[in-house]
Amino acid sequence: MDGLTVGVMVTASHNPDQLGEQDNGVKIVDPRGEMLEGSWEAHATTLSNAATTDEFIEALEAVISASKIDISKPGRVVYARDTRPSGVELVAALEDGLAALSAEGRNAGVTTTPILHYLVKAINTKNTPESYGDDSEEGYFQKLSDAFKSLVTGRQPLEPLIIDCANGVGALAANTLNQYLDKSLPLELENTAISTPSSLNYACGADYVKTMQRLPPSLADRLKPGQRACSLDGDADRLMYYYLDERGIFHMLDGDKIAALVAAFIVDLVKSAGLENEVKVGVVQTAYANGASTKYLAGRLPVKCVATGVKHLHHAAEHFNIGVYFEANGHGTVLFSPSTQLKLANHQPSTPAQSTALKHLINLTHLINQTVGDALSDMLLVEVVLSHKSYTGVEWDSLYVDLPNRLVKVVVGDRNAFRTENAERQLVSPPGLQSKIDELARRYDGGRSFVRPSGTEDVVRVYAEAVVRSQADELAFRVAGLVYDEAGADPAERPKEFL
Ligand SMILES: CC(=O)N[C@H]1[C@@H](OP(=O)(O)O)O[C@H](CO)[C@@H](O)[C@@H]1O
Ligand SMILES: [Mg+2]
Repeated sequence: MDGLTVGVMVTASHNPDQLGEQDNGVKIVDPRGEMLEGSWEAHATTLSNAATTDEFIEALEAVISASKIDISKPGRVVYARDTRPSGVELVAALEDGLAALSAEGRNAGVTTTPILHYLVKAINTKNTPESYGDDSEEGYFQKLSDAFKSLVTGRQPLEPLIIDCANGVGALAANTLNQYLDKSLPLELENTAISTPSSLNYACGADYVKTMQRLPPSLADRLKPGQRACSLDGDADRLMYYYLDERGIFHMLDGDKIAALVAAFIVDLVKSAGLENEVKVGVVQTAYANGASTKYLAGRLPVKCVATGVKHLHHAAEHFNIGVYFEANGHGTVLFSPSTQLKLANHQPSTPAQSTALKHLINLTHLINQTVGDALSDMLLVEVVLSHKSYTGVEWDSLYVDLPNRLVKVVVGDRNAFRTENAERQLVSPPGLQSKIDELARRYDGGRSFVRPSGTEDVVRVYAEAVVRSQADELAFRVAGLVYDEAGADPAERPKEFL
């Protein structure tokens, strides 16, 4: 793929509390505008572990020869950073690296991860029949807002939406988007303090909401009962919706609820367009998807379960004509296969109703950022569906009732001793542990539990759900106890809450 541009995004998205915004990292975008192909992760690990310049050059040469890269051709890289202060220095280091390799760099400034993905795809499809849009931030906002306006034309005006911007880069993008939307969806931005040290993701943002299952305290005085709000994460690629009911009780509308809302809407549109025999819609989830969401979806369309991590979901979604994928934590998007996009463009509708549905589907392909999960694009998608269905948060929430669930971390001696199969839903090692978990889960009404090693932290995660809250908690802590007794770091340190 000579001459194509790749992307580098300097961000650590959501960070563990103890590291705060000092934590920083990098996401690499492939020439299609999508996540880095998994086989390249090994190269990234070797390069970042090189201790000296000589080791680094040696590792780089190994990558060049293994991947047969012709370094006489200039590399092209578009890069951006989020609002973390350390991003400035990291971008300077990146620029030094590009200069050392005589690569061509384009600085996209301070922007969201999904906008950078959009830019890579737009640059690489420029002046081709597959053009993804103008290769600028303006091109992105224009594309999304035009599609949104077409999709809500003639509908009831939407009530203002509160957005918790996590004090991150999403605040800048949401502010620009608000101008492009031009009152078609009034946005009220909160947690926009991007220059206040240590405020990023602090007591706000999508990760806070999902993990704490609670309203960001800063919204307590802002959100009126029945009003809907959403939270972005630190680089605006994750989205959580929520509302307070009449009694002021918090209700979370997470990635599973978004998948249910969106998938059902797309299935209806495909049917209304007269395409149900030709265009198959499917959903991809992980084992963390709430069991009630899987039941709701599986009654309507094919549902596939894959291993945790968006790369797995994205690739599985590519196997459907239209693939909807979301992690429960709010990261996801919808993919329309190239042949489906062609079919939509060439389909001759036989009735005015078919023609309208077809137009909506085509507009959805423009509204949805298909390169990667995009909180702002997903937010517009949710708003379109709510508008078409005349749903408030309450009606959306009542599509199905979440099963109470609990996630517990267990610190073990060696998390690599835990190996799984069946999309991480069953342990094959340590031997015998899975049957003990199954036996426990059977004792609870609606009980389901699984254990897997984290891919991002040095822990093993335990998930449990059951029909009753107290039972979900009990099952989780019992399984955590089993795991600890099998492989815990130190018996003296066994957490008291483990049963
Ligand atoms: C239970 C959970 O939320 N797991 C998260 C977490 O992965 P772990 O492998 O569980 O550490 O971080 C991933 C990257 O952000 C995210 O994709 C995933 O959903
Ligand atoms: Mg993120």
